[in-house]
Amino acid sequence: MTNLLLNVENLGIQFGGLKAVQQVNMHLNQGELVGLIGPNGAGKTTTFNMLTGVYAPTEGVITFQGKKLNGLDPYKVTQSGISRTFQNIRLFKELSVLDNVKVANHSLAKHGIMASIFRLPNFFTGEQTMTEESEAFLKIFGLDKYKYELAKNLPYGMQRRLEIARALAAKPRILLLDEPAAGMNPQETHDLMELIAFIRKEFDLTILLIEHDMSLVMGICERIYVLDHGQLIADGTPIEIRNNPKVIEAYLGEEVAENVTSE
Ligand SMILES: Nc1ncnc2c1ncn2[C@@H]1O[C@H](COP(=O)(O)OP(=O)(O)OP(=O)(O)O)[C@@H](O)[C@H]1O
Repeated sequence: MTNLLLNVENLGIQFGGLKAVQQVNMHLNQGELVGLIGPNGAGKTTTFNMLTGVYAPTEGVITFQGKKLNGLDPYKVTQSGISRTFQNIRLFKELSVLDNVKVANHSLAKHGIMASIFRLPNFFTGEQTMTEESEAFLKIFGLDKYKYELAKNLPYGMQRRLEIARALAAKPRILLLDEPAAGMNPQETHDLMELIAFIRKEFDLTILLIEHDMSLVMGICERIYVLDHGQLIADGTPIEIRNNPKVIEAYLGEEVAENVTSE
């Protein structure tokens, strides 16, 4: 039996005269690692923005764990169990690496505002737990040695990792990663692939990944959706996608077509 977690039916959004996304149907089952690919401007980030409450869809229904998600504010979406990273890194640059993760963890704090103001005992135990948890996330991401550095001073690849650590600190069931390997070198990309596979297992996550790096997508995703001009043109396993003529024409290009025919 599949365990449906997120369901998207007939999703669409229009900006003025532009139908940026239309009639998109997709789903995520519990524990899956799924890719979302397509050429520049295909509507991938816009789809993420609808899934996370940044944009309200003009058409369609998003259901998460059986509840309608449309119209929820982004912070409510995060609280309900969907976290994301951004294509352009959005860290608190002037905060330490540790504080970047603690801020995300804080949204789940159990102690109330009165406990914080009056420094009640459960405030201190709450703070302590949060610090320990945040440090544990940093360790997984190989960032513990930078914990007191300002986020802006981290090497670029490490900033990308910190974004994922921060998203994870909100304890999501679904993690949406928007081009996590953008700007990374091949070694960093390879390490990131392993890390994504690891956190998926470790935290029982379901992951939807936008990525232009085909070796990453094909290497770790079980299923892939392909968008072109705002519409889904294919979905399937990496092998099915690599051999799909529509995908080859729209996105993967002649280079891949040649490799596919020569295999
Ligand atoms: N707020 C907005 N207002 C107007 N048009 C928008 C807005 N957001 C996105 N678009 C348009 O929607 C289309 C899809 O953009 P989107 O950023 O989702 O593409 P993408 O597939 O993520 O591309 P890339 O791979 O380059 O990041 C583009 O034509 C873009 O210009």
